[in-house]
Amino acid sequence: MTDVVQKGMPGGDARHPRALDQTAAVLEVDDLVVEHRNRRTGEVFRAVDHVSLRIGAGESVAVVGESGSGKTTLAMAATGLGPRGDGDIRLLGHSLSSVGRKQLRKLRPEAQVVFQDPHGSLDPRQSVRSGLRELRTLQPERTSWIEDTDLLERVRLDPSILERYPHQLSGGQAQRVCIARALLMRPRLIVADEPTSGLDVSVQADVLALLQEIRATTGAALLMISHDLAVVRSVCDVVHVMHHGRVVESGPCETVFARPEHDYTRELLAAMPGARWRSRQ
Ligand SMILES: Nc1ncnc2c1ncn2[C@@H]1O[C@H](COP(=O)(O)OP(=O)(O)OP(=O)(O)O)[C@@H](O)[C@H]1O
Repeated sequence: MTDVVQKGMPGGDARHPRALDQTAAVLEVDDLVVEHRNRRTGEVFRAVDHVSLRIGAGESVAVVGESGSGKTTLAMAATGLGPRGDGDIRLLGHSLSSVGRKQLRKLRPEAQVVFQDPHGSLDPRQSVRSGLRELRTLQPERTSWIEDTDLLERVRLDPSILERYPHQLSGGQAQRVCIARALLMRPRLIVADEPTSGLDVSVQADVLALLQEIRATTGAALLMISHDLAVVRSVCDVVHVMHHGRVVESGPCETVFARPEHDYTRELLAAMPGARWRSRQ
């Protein structure tokens, strides 16, 4: 089995993220190790095992791998929402382990996460309008750039949605509300954790297109967590393939998918409906 494969990454070796290129880094993860302890048995499980990656301003980067490979643990650590583990995580150049609580509060809105289950992400007791109002109260300066109705227009939702509660929204509408809430914060990084896997196939492409459009119009970088290689290929420039907590192959999507070098990447690709891949190569 091949060891870690790093190919055609802009500027060189992805294990040394700062050497990659001259653009400003939005997120730098250096040699991250995150372990989970089973509360009942005390057993420790290493979910992220010495992972390094870098996301430049406006870049679109995917982390792919099968269920349990550590993608979500990595994303939560990188955004300061989950256990941080060992290693260094820098958001906009600030190390999450050394910033004070006040600075962390300022920094957190720069990375917004869109989760797989949009209904689970929204407070069932709040209408869309009151949910937005709460965000505005928490971050008055950040959020004053746009009115609610214009914000909804940006995610192609009708203003009448403002009066609805989460249970009155379809999955696609609820995910658009989640994206609107993220967009309101003017983040420099949007982390999308399987953002379409809970949605009807009919709306998946629209939500992906919306994320791409937001990236293009706001300049936010995108970190896409997915097990769906077709999604990753349609949205991202760079892919990191995760297996058992490790990144085993990295590179531009087109290169990695056309000429996978690691056995595990080849397995992932082989598990996809064949014609879909071969027809594009
Ligand atoms: N809080 C936790 N306590 C114990 N183990 C955990 C915890 N969270 C995750 N794990 C374990 O860590 C491993 C990685 O989980 P993670 O959710 O990061 O993987 P994933 O690749 O995102 O999977 P999925 O696609 O299913 O969400 C899994 O084996 C999981 O069971």
